[in-house]
Amino acid sequence: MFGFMDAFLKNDSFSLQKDILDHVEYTVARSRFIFDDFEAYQGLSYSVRDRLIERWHDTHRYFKKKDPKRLYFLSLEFLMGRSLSNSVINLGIRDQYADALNQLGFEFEVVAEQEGDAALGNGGLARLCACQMDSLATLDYPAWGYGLRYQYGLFRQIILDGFQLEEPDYWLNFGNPWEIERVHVSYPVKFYGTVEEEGIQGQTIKVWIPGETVEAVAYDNPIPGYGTRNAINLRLWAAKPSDQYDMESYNTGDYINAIMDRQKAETISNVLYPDDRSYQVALQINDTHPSLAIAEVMRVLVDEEHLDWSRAWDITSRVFSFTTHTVHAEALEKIPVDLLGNLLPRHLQIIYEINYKFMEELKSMIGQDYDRLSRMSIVEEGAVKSIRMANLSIVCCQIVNGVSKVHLDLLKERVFKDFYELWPQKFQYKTNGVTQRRWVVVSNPNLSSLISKWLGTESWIRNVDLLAGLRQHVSDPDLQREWKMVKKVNKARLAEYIETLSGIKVSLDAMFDVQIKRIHEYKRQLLNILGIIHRYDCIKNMETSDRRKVVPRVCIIGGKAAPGYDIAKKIIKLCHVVAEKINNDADIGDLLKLVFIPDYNVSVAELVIPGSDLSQHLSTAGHEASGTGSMKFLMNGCLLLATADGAIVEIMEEVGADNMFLFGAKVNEVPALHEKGASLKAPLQFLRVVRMVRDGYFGFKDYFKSLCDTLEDGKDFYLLGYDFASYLEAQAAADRTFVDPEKWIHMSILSTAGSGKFSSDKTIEEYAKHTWGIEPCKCPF
Ligand SMILES: CCc1ccc([C@H](C)CC(=O)N[C@@H]2O[C@H](CO)[C@@H](O)[C@H](O)[C@H]2O)cc1
Repeated sequence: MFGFMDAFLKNDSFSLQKDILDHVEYTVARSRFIFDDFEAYQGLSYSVRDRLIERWHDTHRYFKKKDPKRLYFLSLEFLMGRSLSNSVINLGIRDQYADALNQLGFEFEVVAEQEGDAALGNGGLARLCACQMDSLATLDYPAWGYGLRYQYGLFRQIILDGFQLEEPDYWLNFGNPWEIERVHVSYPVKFYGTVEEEGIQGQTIKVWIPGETVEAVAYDNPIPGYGTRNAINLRLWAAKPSDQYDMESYNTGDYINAIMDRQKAETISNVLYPDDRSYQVALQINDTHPSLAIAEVMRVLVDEEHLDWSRAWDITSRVFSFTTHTVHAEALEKIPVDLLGNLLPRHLQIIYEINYKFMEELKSMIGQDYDRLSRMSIVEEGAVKSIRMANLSIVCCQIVNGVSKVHLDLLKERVFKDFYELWPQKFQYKTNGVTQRRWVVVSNPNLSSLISKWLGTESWIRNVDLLAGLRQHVSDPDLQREWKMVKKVNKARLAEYIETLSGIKVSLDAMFDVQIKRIHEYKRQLLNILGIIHRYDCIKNMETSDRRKVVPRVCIIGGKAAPGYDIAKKIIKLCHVVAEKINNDADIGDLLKLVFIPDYNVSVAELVIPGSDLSQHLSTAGHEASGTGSMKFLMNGCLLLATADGAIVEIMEEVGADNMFLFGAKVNEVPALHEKGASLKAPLQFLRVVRMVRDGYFGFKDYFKSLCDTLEDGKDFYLLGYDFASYLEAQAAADRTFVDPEKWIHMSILSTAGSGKFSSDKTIEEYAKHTWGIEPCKCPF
């Protein structure tokens, strides 16, 4: 059966050449005899798309046949990045395509550079679910990703005179070969209006008369697994103006028909609970952002399926589970009831009903403890009456998980303490992971083939535990030499990128020290910059003779600041003025360089991470729920300088603290340090570098005042002063180790060897087993 299907699309170089040229001619509509790199990219992408569609069809035909329990993963953000290289590698035909392109006079890498990032997300949370989709596909799980097809991606970061400016990301301007518009898969989505009570067949039902309707149209993005025929679906919804609902019919109460029209909507519920069989779907909400889905499922079951409330609630509270990605209570979403009541009046009613029943149940369990009752209420009274989406998610979902062991402890002890004490069985942790396909095989092919060579197999790409096999070769001089060479080649590529970007020539013998992530006070890019100022100041005050002992550094910082986040923007500016001073100081030369990489995104990460020697993860302990950047660096043999926060604590267990550079206050020490407040005295070195900034040593004296004020004793909430001394010690330890290449390479190889646990394959297997109860459903070849 499937053998026959395969026959259609051949993957030999000649067939690929023909397919590419056919698409250039017929899809891109450019002459097959003359086309440029971008048109080659389009032709190539459409030919890859054909192969994705074939696998997509076969997979979904097989899922239909086998009818396994399915996962619907709801997220408002998917940071997919580029698709071309990842797709041809997961399809196992990269070399054939590279050869086909060569035959046509094109370079695969050059053509692949034509693709823009699909940046439909902010940071960690968004990229995590992209990695998880890759693992769900590769591990053959019957899963769908659901999200929104935003018109614009995350803003482009333009740096002007060291200041961050934002520009729209017109990611769709040049078309998107990786999506399939499903014009026939569309649903009217209702907003505003009123809720009427109607008696029908002796039942009073609520009828929502919307004020406005938008048509949601599906765009399907095939997600190919690696080394399997399975290709799953990421369905992104776009909003289109709709004339579906002629208010006329509503006003005349002709809603029966309207409901009938809505038949399509019922299919959603049809898959939810096929009569008495166990629940056939699991719904995962990625943080609180999609949590309105809880009220929507209740609305469909009660208002459209006419189930009684308790039956509907029984279903809803069994199919949903919730992952939280933050430790900051202030980041927990709250929606003002005025806004929700106006926009989605029926959903607000349902949430009130859920809360009423929950409060009744809670009173029966904890009695009249009004403080606790009001803390746990889904409805927050007060100045702005609002709905606590995290409380709604916890009350409804059968499982609530943090994204690292430390994160769960913080949820239990602080963020969701009341709920944990009520429902301890609901709370779990699922340590994050990243996909080794994109973060090693795609972005670091040299290291990928070196690992396969020394493990004697490529199957680590699907079975990441095999990476541990590198440990037995760690002292082999050949491996060490080849490992060093791979890093050198990647550093050269990064150095070239830096020179193209900034005109700065950096020495490959220097330690490439990298901190790339969203700019945020708790991630302490400022500590990194103050450490660099200290290093600069020390070199300046050194005897020339002593300068020979300085370990040369190229410090690389990258990341976007939320447009309205002023302090974060000042940190970006400070980085630029410090770089200006250092990079143009003849006394310093190659001993120290500071480079800010603009417009940091997935593709930039794929270039920077393989070329990094050291990566920094400086969050104040107890503030980073997990962190996933650290895992990507670890897999690429880059050493970590970090606080024992989030997933770093588990990385220490896997790789060994002596293969990392750790510093700073521990998670359980921070609350007491906060108590101490102003009595906490910062060390002199710290006061000195802050003074330099405050006094205008780098200029912009007034502009940086508020930034310096955040570091004053008693106001230094993120403990930069308290951690500064141990931070400098960790940096000095890194210097000492870097001048001992044997030791460094040893730690680098052991980092990769111990990174298997942090593959998103592991994370997904845990969720599948303990949260979703789904089994692999592998489409036969
Ligand atoms: C409503 C605004 C908003 C948007 C996104 C978020 C995300 C939850 C922030 C985020 O990306 N959190 C990060 O999630 C990663 C994946 O689990 C973790 O590794 C990071 O520690 C966490 O900061 C919070 C608030």
